[in-house]
Amino acid sequence: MDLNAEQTRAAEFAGDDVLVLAGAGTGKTSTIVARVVHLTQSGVDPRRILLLTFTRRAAREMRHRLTQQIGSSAKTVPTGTFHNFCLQYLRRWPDLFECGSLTIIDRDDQLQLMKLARANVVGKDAAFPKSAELANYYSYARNTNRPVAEYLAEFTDHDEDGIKRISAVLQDYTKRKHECRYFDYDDILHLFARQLHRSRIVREKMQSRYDHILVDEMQDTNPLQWLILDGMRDPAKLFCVGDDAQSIYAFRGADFRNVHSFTERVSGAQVLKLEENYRSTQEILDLSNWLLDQSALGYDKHLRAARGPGIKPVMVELDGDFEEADWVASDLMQRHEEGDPWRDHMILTRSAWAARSVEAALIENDIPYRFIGGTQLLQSAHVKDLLSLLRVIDNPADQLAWMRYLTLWPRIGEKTAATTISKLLGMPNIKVISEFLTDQYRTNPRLAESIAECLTCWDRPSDVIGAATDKMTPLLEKKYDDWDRRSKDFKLLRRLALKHQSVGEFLETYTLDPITESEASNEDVDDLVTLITVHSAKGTEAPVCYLIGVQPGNYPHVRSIGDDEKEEEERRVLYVAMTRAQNELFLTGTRRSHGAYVPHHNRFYQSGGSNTQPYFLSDVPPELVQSDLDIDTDPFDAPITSFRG
Ligand SMILES: Nc1ncnc2c1ncn2[C@@H]1O[C@H](COP(=O)(O)OP(=O)(O)OP(=O)(O)O)[C@@H](O)[C@H]1O
Repeated sequence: MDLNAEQTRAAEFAGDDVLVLAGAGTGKTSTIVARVVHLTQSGVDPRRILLLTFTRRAAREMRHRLTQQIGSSAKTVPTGTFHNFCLQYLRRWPDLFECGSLTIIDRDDQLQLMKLARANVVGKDAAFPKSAELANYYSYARNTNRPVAEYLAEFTDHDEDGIKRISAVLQDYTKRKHECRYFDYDDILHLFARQLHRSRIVREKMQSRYDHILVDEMQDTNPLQWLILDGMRDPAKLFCVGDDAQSIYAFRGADFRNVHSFTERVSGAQVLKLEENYRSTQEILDLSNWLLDQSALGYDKHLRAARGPGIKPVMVELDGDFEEADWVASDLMQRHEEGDPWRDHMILTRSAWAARSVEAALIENDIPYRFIGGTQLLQSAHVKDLLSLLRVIDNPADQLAWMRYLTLWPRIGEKTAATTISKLLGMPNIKVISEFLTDQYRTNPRLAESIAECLTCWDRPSDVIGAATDKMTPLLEKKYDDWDRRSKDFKLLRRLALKHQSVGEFLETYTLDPITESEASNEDVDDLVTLITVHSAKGTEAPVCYLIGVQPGNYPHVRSIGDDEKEEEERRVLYVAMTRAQNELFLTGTRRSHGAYVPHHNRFYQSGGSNTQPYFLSDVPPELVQSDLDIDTDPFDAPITSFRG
C-alpha cells in the first residue's frame, strides 16, 4: 500500500513533537506503522521506540503489520497499552515504584470491596450512593487527577456532609486494597505517574529509555495518561494520533478537547491532518458527515472517500428485538450462501445486554461468531470459583478470593470463613496456610488438598487449572444446574493458560484485557462473524456492518438525554459505529418498546406528542439513506397472494 502525501508527511515528520489529527478511516494505524518503519530505517534503535495503543488487540494488530514490513525486529519495538506498559515497570522495579508484589483486581472485585467499605462506614442507608456509583466517583477523580472531594463538590449534587461520608468510604476502600495487596486498574497508572513526577531517579530512568513515543487514539487519553506522557517526553519526541470526533471514553475522564490544546501543552509541537478516507464509500461517509454536521460543537470534519461512490446505507425497521435478530441472521445466511465469507460481516451493539437476541439468533442458526466486548469468560461465576483457588495461592492476602474459595465448601458460611481468613492472614506462606486448613477443616479434606495439588505443578499454569478442575468438579457440579455447558469453559481456560509462563501472568493478562468465551474458543478460527460493542470497535472495519438497536431511546441513550455533553458523546458513539463500514451499512432498529411510530421516509420516525424524544436520525435527509420498505417483518399477518394470480 502506498501512502498518500499527507500520510507520508506525517510518517516522515522530521521535527520534534507532532499531533496527527485525522478522521475515521484515514489511515491512522497505517501511518503509525509507517512512522515506526521510517524511524527504524533512519537508524533509530527499535527498542527505543515506544508504541502505546488503546487496546491489546490494537497492539497485536500493529505488531502484526510491523512484522510484515520490518520482520523480526518488530518484536523488539515495545508495544502495548498504557496499563501494560506501566505495569511492566512496576513489576521490574518494585522498589523504585514502592509497590512490592501486587494482585490486579477487576471491576467485580472492586465493587465487592467497595460494598464492604460502604457497609463499614455508613451501614444500611438506602439513600447513600451504591458501590458502583462510589467506584465511578473514585475512578473518575483519579483519572482526571483531582482530589475526590473537589470532584464531588464540582460535579455532583452532594452536600458537604455527603461528600465527607463518601470520602470516608473511599478511604476505607483504599485501606482494604492495601491490606489485600490489591491494585485496581487505575492504581497501575496512578502509581506510575506519581513516581514519575515525584522521583527524579524514576523520571531520569524513564526519560532516557525512549527516543520516540507514539500514541494511538490520543482523543481518548485522560489527564492521568497525559501526566505519564508529559513525564516521559523530552528529550523523547511525541507522535500522537487522534480524532476528536471519535472520543467515546468521557466516562473514564477523557476529554476530546485535549487534542485541541496539544500545541499549548507541548510548546513547538505541530499539527498535521489526514482527511482522505480509504475505508468507506462516499455514501457511508455522507451519512456520517451529516451526523457530525448536526452537532453544535462544530467538528469541522468532512471525510472524502478515496474509493468513490457505492451503496447508500439502509435503514431497516423491525417489530421487536427477535425480529431484528432474525433479520440480521437471515441476511447473513443469505450472503454466506451466495459466497461471502462470514468474516466480511460485523454486528455492532451498544452493550452485551442489547446483543442478547442477536447472539441467540447466531447460535440458533449455527453462524460462527466471536463476541468482542461481551460477557467475559473470567467473570462467569463457575470460572471465578475455580480461579479463587489459584488466586489464594498466588496471593495469600487476597481476602476476596479466600472468601469465595472457602464458602464454596459444605458447611462453611461467611462468618466461619471470615474467622478463618483473619487467622490465616498473619501466616508466612501458603504451605503453612495449607497445613492450617488441613487441620481446621478435617471434614472437608479436599479444601486443603486442592491447594497442595495445585502447588505440585505451580510452574505449569495449564496443569494447575487441570488439577484445580479435578479437585473442584464434584463441588461445582452440585452448585450449577447447567454443569455440562459450564465445564467446557475449564477446557478453554487450560488452552489459554498454555500460552503463559506463570499462573500470576495468566490471571493478570485476562484481568487486564478480558476475553469472551466465544473469542477464547475461536482463537484459531479465521472465518467468523464479529459481534462487537461499539466501544470495542474503534480501529476495526468490515465490508458489511449491521448497527443494531439504532432507534429512539438508544441514540442518544435515554440516560443521556438532557445532558448536552453526554448527548454529544452518544453522537460520537454512533459516528464511530457508522464509520466502521467499508461497503455496506445497515442501521436496524425496532419499533416495539418505544411507543407509537408512524411510517416515515426513514422508518424510525417517532410520532409527535408526549412520546417525542431526541433521536439523531429523526431528520436524516431521505436522499442519504435507503429505507428497506420491502422487508416482510410479520409474514403471518400479511394477506396471502394466490400463485394463480
Ligand atoms: N494510502 C492508502 N492507500 C490505500 N488504502 C489505505 C491507505 N491508507 C489506509 N488505507 C486503508 O484504509 C483503511 C483504514 O485505515 P486505518 O485502519 O489505518 O484507519 P484509521 O484512521 O486508523 O481508522 P479509524 O480511526 O476509523 O479506526 C484500512 O483498510 C487501510 O488499509
